Amino acid sequence: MIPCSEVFVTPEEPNPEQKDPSLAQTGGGQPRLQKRLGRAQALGISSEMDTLYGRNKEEHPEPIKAEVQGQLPTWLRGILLRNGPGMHTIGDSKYNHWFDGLALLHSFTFKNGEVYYRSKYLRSDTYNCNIEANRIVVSEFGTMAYPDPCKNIFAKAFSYLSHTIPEFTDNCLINIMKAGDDFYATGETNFIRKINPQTLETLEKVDYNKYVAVNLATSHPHYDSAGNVLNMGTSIVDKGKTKYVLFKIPSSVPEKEKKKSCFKHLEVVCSIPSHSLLHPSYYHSFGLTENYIIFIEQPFRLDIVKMATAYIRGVNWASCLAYNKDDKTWFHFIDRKTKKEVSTKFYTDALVFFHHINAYEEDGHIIFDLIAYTDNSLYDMFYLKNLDKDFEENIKLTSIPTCKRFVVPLQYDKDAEVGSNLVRLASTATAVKEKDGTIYCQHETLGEGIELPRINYDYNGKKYKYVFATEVQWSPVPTKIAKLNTQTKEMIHWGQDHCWPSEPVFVPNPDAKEEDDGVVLTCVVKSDPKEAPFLLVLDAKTFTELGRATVNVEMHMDLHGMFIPEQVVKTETD
Ligand SMILES: CC1=C(/C=C/C(C)=C/C=C/C(C)=C/C=O)C(C)(C)CCC1
Ligand SMILES: [Fe+2]
Repeated sequence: MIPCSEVFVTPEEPNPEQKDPSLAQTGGGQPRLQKRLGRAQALGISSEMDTLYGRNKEEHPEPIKAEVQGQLPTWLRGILLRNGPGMHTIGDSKYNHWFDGLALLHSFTFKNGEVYYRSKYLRSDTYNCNIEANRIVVSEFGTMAYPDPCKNIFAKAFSYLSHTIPEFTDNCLINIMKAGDDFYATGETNFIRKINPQTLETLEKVDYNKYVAVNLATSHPHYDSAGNVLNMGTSIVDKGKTKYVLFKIPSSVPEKEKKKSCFKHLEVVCSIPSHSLLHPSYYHSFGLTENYIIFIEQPFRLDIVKMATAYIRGVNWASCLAYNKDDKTWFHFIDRKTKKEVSTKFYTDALVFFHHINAYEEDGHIIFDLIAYTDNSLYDMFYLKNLDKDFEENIKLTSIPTCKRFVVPLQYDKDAEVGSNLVRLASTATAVKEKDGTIYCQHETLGEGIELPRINYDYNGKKYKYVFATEVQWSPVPTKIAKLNTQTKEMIHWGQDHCWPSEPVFVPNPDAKEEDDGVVLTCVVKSDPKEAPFLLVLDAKTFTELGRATVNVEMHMDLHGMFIPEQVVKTETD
């Protein structure tokens, strides 16, 4: 992390006011921080132009009892913990992109039919430095903060260059991860932040890079049946190589080493060399079946030279990502037992994707489902300047999120003719043998207009039927949530006027017999901020409402989260 005193902020499109040295601030203890935070929030909240996306949200660290309507299942006990950007304006400076906002954690605690809400900003080093300086001083995805020119910009720029990849933010705003008995806020850099899931307090910062040579890591880890974390990260130009590294964080450590963190026992499972040293693929998630790890190398890539020179060129990280629609998308399958990659080369046409849904094996094939796009317009759409008051009418996706199923034959007749389809399952997805021995795969479409997919995680890596997701049509507004049956392609929905639901989280009934025996939880914010948001509980089978818990606060639109059952974490509300 860059020391607070060494950087000052400039947004992507410099605002002359921000160059005013009189705005520079120094020092300040906790009360001062609070005062500044209040000011920043007030600034954000009073801004008329800001939509639900860009407005700063207040934190509510003390539990607030929600007003429950309907009947929540008595077995629903635990904490729904979620993460997402909550503050986009600090002092007079404003982030450019929605994904830049300071991480605001929030939780719904379910206990004896009652629901309590809390929210708290992640006290990352990024948050503390920004609030201390009363301006954005740490670079994020869409906003670059420069080293202070008065403090020897060239020495700093040189050190960025000599390290190839500069220090990244620890504003972990995307997801929540469980490792061992602990919970972490996650982003996509090498930093994660331990948090207290009950109080939402911020605890230690963990640098993955101390335990495994990665500069980036996904915010969507997987968990195996023993509760170990499996995650992937990118190691950039390390010892002359760029590779994708798969690693495992054990769920427990030997008794005599109990004081040590589970990260000290992190193991590298295997690594996959990048097709290109200076252009590794960007990825947001990866897939898992019972025997294989699935990594998709998409032609949406990071440009390392651009990243290494971003500070001196004054551009943001987002501008160091590029999509090449004429390139191939390569599929990699790693055998979880032998840790070796399947040698056959499988590929499909260029695509951009963020979320794997699920994957499984059937009759010698690997089947995997993704939400994919035909371009990278999704990231561009979330620039806050695009999300002004008329964005619902004006901003249209140029590519609709499509649920694509690929069926990849791992075992096939090696004497099959060139040009023949090797898929032996009932699917319109194909895998055609090419002259050079590579196999060209084409997908089957399962559905359209859905993002932020979730499944019953007990079915992760197994044959499954149901996807729960938010529905988006042609604008970046989640209007409904949906349940897609991957076998029949039927979809059922929940939606109400002016309601913007979040990623739906499936919670299984403890006595579940079927995949969809349980509930779906979604945070619903209202497009009219004067109307109170609520946590909605739906019967996962029928999508009928069981109940809702309304909280009279201005809730932020979030990204991802997890439900922690009461057996795992005590549901203290006092
Ligand atoms: C800061 C930072 C990055 C941030 C990426 C983010 C914040 C991505 C968010 C993605 C989401 C929310 C996708 C949802 O589907 C990069 C590009 C890895 C490059 C290095 C520095
Ligand atoms: Fe995600």
